[in-house]
Amino acid sequence: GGGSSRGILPQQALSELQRTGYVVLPNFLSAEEVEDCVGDVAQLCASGRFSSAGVGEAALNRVDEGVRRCEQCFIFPKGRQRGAGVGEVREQLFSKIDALRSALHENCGKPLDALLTEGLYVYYPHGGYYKRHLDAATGTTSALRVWSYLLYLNQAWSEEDGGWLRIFNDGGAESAPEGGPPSYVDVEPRGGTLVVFRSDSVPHEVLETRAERLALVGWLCQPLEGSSTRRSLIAGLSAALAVGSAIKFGPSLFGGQAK
Ligand SMILES: O=C(O)CCC(=O)C(=O)O
Ligand SMILES: [Fe+2]
Repeated sequence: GGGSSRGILPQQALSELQRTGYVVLPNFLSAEEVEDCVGDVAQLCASGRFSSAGVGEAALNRVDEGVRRCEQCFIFPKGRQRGAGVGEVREQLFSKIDALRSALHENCGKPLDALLTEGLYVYYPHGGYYKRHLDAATGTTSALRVWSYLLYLNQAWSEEDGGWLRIFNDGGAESAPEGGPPSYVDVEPRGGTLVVFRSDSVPHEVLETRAERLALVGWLCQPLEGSSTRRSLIAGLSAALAVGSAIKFGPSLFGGQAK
């Protein structure tokens, strides 16, 4: 292996990721690279490519103000925003994310499928937040997510702005374990900071922000082939087909009174 992935993550970061399930890397992007991304975001926004973000399955796109308040613009699959924003900047991002994927693929066990990489720009207005959650939910396509990555794009950030990413290490999942002491680390969403964590086991939250807050959020996914998700999706699909055929052919079972 090696190639483009060489040096994208220091060895120490890879070991930390293996040991704790998450890692924080300040200055993963230079100030100039952050500025370029902000320019891409501004243009995508001006072209009307941002929309209100929901929670849960993308297809449902439920906007639940009790859980999350932000706007989003998907940049994967790669051609998705072709013709809008600053193409070269996004190409640079794609190659960095691809190198990150290769490094994790080679060093951290699970194979990752380049075609299933997800990523979106998310914009939180003043007062935005995202309550505690896990990124991978069993029985849904999100279960394919192995690693979550966050890349912050806020050029100036200070203590008063809030908006921390809170990473819980309390042993809980979607909710905190009862009775245990709180245990977490807070990460400032400073421009250029990269955060990577296990999608299925690292609960996290975005604390209310008192400034506009910008990030690239995404997931590196395992191949569908052979995963338990593939089996559950196929099971769900055949159940849906069975219901569909019962509706279509059902009347004939009761004497052929087709409507
Ligand atoms: O904006 C962030 O820092 C985290 C966003 C997040 O957790 C998500 O979109 O799943
Ligand atoms: Fe998340």
